[in-house]
Amino acid sequence: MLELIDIGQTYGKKPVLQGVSRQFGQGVTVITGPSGAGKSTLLRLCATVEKPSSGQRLWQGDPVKSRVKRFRAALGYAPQRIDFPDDLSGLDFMLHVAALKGLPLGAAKAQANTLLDRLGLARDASGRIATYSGGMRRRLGLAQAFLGDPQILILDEPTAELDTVTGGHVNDLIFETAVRAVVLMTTHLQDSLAGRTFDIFDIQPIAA
Ligand SMILES: Nc1ncnc2c1ncn2[C@@H]1O[C@H](COP(=O)(O)OP(=O)(O)OP(=O)(O)O)[C@@H](O)[C@H]1O
Repeated sequence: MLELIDIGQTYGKKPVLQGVSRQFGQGVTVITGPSGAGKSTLLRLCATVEKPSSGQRLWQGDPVKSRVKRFRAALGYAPQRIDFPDDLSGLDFMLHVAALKGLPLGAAKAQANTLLDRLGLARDASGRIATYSGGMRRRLGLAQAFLGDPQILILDEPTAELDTVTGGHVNDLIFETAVRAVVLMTTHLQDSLAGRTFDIFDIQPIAA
């Protein structure tokens, strides 16, 4: 379980999040709220990419900051945009991320190939990322998040810019993973989740 206690985030003098408290258990929670409410900010704080200005993040009851290495080993995170090393192939990029996560090479190769296949990148796995389309880059950015069977998966707009069929495959993978993981995600395409079971955590902009 991931727990946020009275989380606040301020950029300069601008408060973006204030008093956010919530427990996230196994399964999918979709973070909703109007543009600018702080959804991506909340995901970055949960993914330990940023530190909150105030409040606490707990993972399995322990402060995340005291066990950050352990937390990150259990984490898969796909932000909206990744600056890829364009000279690597998609497969080499996956293996690089897998190595950072501490996966043995054999398991890394097997998982990377399975994920690339499921996200429709198998044929292009050995092609340079420089040659990938925008949609292929998005799918690669998502694929890396699933490496290492994450216990916590954080996805910012995972199906944005994908066609309906590919978006459906991505949602299948997300909900399969959510059977054994805490999944937090944003999406402007909530209709595409019709028929699936998930929680909603709605956040609203702080009144000026
Ligand atoms: N690093 C930063 N420095 C300064 N302001 C920031 C920073 N990151 C986000 N903000 C501001 O925080 C607010 C919340 O941004 P955020 O991207 O989290 O919103 P969001 O709910 O995800 O929006 P959207 O639905 O449009 O993606 C915005 O006003 C944004 O300009």
